[in-house]
Amino acid sequence: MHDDLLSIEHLTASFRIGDRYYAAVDDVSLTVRKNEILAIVGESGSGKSALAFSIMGLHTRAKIEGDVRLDGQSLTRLPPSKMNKLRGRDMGMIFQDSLSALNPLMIVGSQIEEALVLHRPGLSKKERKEKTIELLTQVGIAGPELAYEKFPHELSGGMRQRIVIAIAIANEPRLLIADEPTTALDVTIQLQILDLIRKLKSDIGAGVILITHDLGVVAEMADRVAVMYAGQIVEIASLSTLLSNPQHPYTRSLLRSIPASREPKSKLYVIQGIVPSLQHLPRQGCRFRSRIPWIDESAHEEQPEMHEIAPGHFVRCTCYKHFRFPGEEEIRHGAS
Ligand SMILES: Nc1ncnc2c1ncn2[C@@H]1O[C@H](COP(=O)(O)OP(=O)(O)OP(=O)(O)O)[C@@H](O)[C@H]1O
Repeated sequence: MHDDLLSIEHLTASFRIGDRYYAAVDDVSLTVRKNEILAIVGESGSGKSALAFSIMGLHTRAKIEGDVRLDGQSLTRLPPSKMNKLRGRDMGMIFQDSLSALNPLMIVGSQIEEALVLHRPGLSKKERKEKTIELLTQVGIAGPELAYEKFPHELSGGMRQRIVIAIAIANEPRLLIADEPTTALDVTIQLQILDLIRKLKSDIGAGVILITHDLGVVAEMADRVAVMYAGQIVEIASLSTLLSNPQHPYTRSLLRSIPASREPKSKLYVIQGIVPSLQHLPRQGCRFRSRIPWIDESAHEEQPEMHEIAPGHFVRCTCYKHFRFPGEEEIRHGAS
C-alpha cells in the first residue's frame, strides 16, 4: 500500500443539460496524502465544487465516471447506505455558506450531537453532550455551554462557521474537504478559521482538500496545489514550486493578477475573457487557448496531456514552453 489517503482516478462528473451530458469535472486524477493540505484553486466555474461533491458522493443527478478511493476502498461503487456511513465519519465537509449548512430551527449543540448519534451510537446522552462541549472548545468557541443552546441566527458568521467545522470533525474524519470555508467572512475571522483548519489537520492527522479561488489563502495553507481550469487540472506542484516556478499559462496569469505580487505602481494583470459555460467549453485541444490568443496555435497540443516536468510537478499541454505575457520576450524552454 502507498501513503495516499485519497486517490482519484479519471474522475468525470457530467450534468445533463437538455438532452446531453456535459462534463464539469473532466478526467481528473489526483491524490491526497495523510496530514497534508492539498489546495484546489481556480476561477469561479472551473469545477472545484463539482469535484468536491463528486468525492463526497453528494451529486444526485450527475453522471459519475472514474474512481475515488479512500485508503484503497473504492467509493464510487459503494451502495448509498454505505456511502452515508462513510460521510460524516471518515469524510467531513466544511461548506462555504454556514447559514445554509445549518438547520435554522435547531440549537447548534443538537446539530453537533446529531453527527455523533449517527456515527457513534454507543455514546450515552451525557457522553454526547460532553463530547459536544469539547468540540465547541476545540473549535475555539468561548463559553461553549452557552453557545450549545443557541440557534444559528443568534451567532455571528465566524461562530457559525466554527459550528460547521465542529460538525465536520466530530468523528475525526480521515479526509476533510473545505469548500471556500472563509469566503463569506471578514479578513480577521478568515485568518482564525484558517488557523483552526491547519491545527485540526495536525491534531487528527487528516488529509485536507482546501478549495479556494484565493491564492493568498493557498500560500498560507497549502502543502501542494492543484490548479483547475474548465473542469481539468492544468498544473500540480508543491506550494513552493508553484509559487517560485509556475509553468502553465493559467497558473502564471492567476499569480500575476494578485496585487501583492506586483510592483506598487504597475497595472494588475487581467486574464482576458471568462471561464466558458459548461455547454460552451472547448472539448478539443487546449481549453485555455482562447484566453491567450497571442500564443501561436502550434504551441498547443491536440490532446493536451499532463507532463511531469520535474518530480511531482505536472503541467498540461505544451503551450507552457512558449508562453509569454504580452510585451514580454518569448523565453524558450530547453529543447525537449
Ligand atoms: N447541478 C448542476 N447542473 C448543471 N450545471 C452545473 C451544476 N453544478 C455545477 N454546474 C456547472 O458546472 C461548472 C462548474 O461549477 P462549479 O460550481 O463546480 O465551479 P466552481 O469552480 O466551484 O465555482 P465557484 O467558485 O463559483 O463555486 C459550471 O459551469 C456550473 O455552472
